[in-house]
Amino acid sequence: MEIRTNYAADNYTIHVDHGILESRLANYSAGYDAVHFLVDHNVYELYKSSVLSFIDSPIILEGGEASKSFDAFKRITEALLERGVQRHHLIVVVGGGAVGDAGGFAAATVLRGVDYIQVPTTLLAHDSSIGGKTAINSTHGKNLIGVFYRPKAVIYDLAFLETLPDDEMLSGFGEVFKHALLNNEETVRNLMAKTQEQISLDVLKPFIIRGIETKMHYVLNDEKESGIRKHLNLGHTLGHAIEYKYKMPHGIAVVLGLYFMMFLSNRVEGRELFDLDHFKQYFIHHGYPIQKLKSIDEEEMMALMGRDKKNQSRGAIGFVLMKSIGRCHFTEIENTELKKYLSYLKESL
Ligand SMILES: O=C(O)C(=O)C[C@@H](O)[C@H](O)[C@H](O)COP(=O)(O)O
Repeated sequence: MEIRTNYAADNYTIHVDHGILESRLANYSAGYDAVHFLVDHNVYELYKSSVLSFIDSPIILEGGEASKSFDAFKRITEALLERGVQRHHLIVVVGGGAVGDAGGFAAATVLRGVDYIQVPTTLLAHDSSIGGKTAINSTHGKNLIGVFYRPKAVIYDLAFLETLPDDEMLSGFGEVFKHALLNNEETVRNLMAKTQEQISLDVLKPFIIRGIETKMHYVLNDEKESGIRKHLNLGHTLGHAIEYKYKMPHGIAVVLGLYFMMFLSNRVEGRELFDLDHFKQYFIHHGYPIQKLKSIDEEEMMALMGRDKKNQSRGAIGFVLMKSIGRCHFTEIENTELKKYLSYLKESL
C-alpha cells in the first residue's frame, strides 16, 4: 500500500507492506551518487544476515533514547563527514522512533541538509517516521532541539514488526490508541474489542494504516504545528514528562498521559465523557503501569511540563483535551489549577 503526501511541492510516498525494503529502496538510491545507512544496533544484529544483508558497513546507532543525546549527535554527524557525505548523497535511517528522530536530525543539519529516507522498524514508528519532526533531547527535556525536515520517502516494511519485544509492542500500541481516539468513538470501540484479550499484530494492520492516514490529515494541514497539528500531541504533555523522568518507553508514558487527558477532559467538560474505570481496567490488563501515576511528584512534573513546546503563556501549561472522542481542542491550564488536578488524579487511583 502507498500513501502519497499532497503538499504544494516536495511530496513523498509512504510505502507500507511486507518484504518491500530492498526493492523500494533500490528505486530511490539509483538517483544518488552514494547512500549512507544509519542503523539501530539491535535491528542490525537481528537482520544483518536477512532483510538488511544488502547493506554494506552501516553507521550503527545505539538505539533508544541514547541515540538522541548530544554525544550521539556528534558521533553520527562526525561519522557521516568522515565518510565524505555530500549534498547529492542519500542518508537512510533504519530503526525505531528514537533512531528516526536522531538520524533525521543529523540528515537535516549535516551540510545544512542531505536527503534522507525513513525506514521505521517498530510499531511506534508508524507515527514518528511521518511528518518530518526530527529532534534530539536536552537536559531540560524531550525533543527540545530539532527541526521540521521532510524525508524523501518512508518505507515501512512490516516484516520488522514480527520480532518486536513485548514492551516495544506496548509502547507502539500507545500511539495506535491515540490515533483511534483522534478518529472517532467507533474506531476506539472496535480497537478495544479486537484487543480485549491481547494486542496481536494480526489485528493491528488496518489500525496502523488508519493511524497513518489520520496523522497525514493533521500534518498536511499544519506542518509546522501552529494549529491543529498540536492535536497529535494528545497525551504527550504529561507523557513526555513521565518518559523523561522515569525513563519509560515513549508510548507507554503516552498511555499514562492519555489517561490523565481523559481525567482532565472529564473535569473540564464537567461530565463523564470518558468512563475512567473502563479505560483503566483495559490499560492495566495489557500491562500499562497506570498505578505509577499515584506516585508522581507534582512539582517535578510541573517543571518538566513547563518546558513543553506547546506552551504559550507564562504561568500556564498547554494541553490537548477532548470534547468528545474524535474532537480535540487546545487549552491552557493555569499552574495552580493544574497542580490541583494532578493531586486529584493521584487520590482517584
Ligand atoms: O507528529 C507530531 O506532531 C506528534 O506530536 C506526534 C507525537 O506522537 C510524537 O511523539 C512526536 O515526536 C512528539 O513531538 P514533540 O513535538 O511533542 O516533541
